[in-house]
Amino acid sequence: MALLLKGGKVVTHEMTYTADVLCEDGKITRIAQDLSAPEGAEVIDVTGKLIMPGGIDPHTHMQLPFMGTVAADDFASGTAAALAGGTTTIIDFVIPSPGQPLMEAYHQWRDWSEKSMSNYTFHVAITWWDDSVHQDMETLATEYGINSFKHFMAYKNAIMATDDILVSSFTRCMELGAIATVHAENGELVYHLQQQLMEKGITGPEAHPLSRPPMVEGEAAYRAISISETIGAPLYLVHCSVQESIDAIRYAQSRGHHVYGEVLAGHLTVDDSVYQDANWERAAAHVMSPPFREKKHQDALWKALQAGTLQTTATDHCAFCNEQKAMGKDNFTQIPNGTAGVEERLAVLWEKGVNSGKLTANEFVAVTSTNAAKIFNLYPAKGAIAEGSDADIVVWDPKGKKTISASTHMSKIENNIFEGMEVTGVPTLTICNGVVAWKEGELLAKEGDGQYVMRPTYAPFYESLQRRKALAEPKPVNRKS
Ligand SMILES: NC(=O)NCCC(=O)O
Ligand SMILES: [Zn+2]
Ligand SMILES: [Zn+2]
Repeated sequence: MALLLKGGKVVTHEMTYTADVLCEDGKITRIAQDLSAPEGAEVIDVTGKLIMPGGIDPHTHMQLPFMGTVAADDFASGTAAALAGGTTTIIDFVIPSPGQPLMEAYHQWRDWSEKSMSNYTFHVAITWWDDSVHQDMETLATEYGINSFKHFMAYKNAIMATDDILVSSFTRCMELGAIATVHAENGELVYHLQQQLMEKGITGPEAHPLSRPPMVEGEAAYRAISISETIGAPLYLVHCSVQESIDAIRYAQSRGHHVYGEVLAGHLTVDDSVYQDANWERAAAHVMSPPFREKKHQDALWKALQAGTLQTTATDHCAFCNEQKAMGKDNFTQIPNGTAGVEERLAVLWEKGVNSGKLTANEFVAVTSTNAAKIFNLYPAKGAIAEGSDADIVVWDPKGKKTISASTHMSKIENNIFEGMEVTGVPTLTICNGVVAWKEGELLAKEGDGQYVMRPTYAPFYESLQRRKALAEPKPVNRKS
């Protein structure tokens, strides 16, 4: 199966140039000007369009059992939405219940994800600890292509990882050549503030951000960084939303620590006024953790993304419909936490990042695809337009316009946190594994077309980490007498 993209402009994280791109058997095989089509190849004219690596969303939760319900978008509807937005790979999460064997949870998620239309892979959450978890982490890393393990520092009495678990698991990550990731919020403080707010009779969605003020995130970010740095293990902080987290990351980076940060398209563009909405349903639709923040934090997030303090953008796509959100009608702590966005991330980043002059097109590629590929050891198979790379491509129309709306999105839910946003710059064609998966509004991929992606351990940054560790190895004092 061959596909030739003719007349477009290739945009990678480091350069922009005019070339045709030939895809054969799922790989990019030739990039050059004036390529002629092999016999039987499909030729697509992409004059005036940009040819970029397909988006990688490093943070989604399809079909997640969470807070007494299950996220509404499953691996079919969620990955269809991803393809419609130009994203060709998602990194979702296996989240074992406390006490559930990791391998059992992993196989459960593999089963659910069989119907994926885009490519997919998993972080595995460490929600409890014993010798079997220690052993299963190795099995997952060596046999199943898992090179990242997630720790929720929030969600007390559910999936929260306490400090002892962080210490054990980060140490294990270091032994295995994997990367630890954290949802940084102090779960004890959140719990305490939630009880206080409920006692005061503040039971609506407006209480949600009050129960998770910036320092709740900043403290946890600083703590996770301190633990990982002491152990010498690399760390990735998901959905950073406040200045306090950025400061902690930047300070750690200035000390030479391998710490990476992710920001969500939602946190960059939606502010906390949404929780004041007089309409309960609309306010509840925005309940996610960490919450949307004051504008000053948004400015700080953009600057951190521009400066490279934060490297990736994601969505934390975890969609709940109105009926599910209504579980917390009288108690905001019971509103299922989560919002969608996997379809909108690229267009939102282009509109608010590239069109506003905050990001170059090359930086856009870096923060929507290449950097995630590098951190999670998928590069250059993914995150690149290069001969030999996987043919995961988005063809982008920088002049195309669209108004984002729940009435036209692919997600199953009735709300969209970007509702009404007008964007200039949209995908016209999404190619996944060398096959046209979505074209100008038409979904061509079928359930099961997506491939499970193995991610080997020991990403390139591990070489320097290991050298450092060897040089710093403690030695006993040899006392003769
Ligand atoms: N983010 C959120 O509110 N829901 C999904 C679970 C998580 O990532 O914390
Ligand atoms: Zn989270
Ligand atoms: Zn999440």
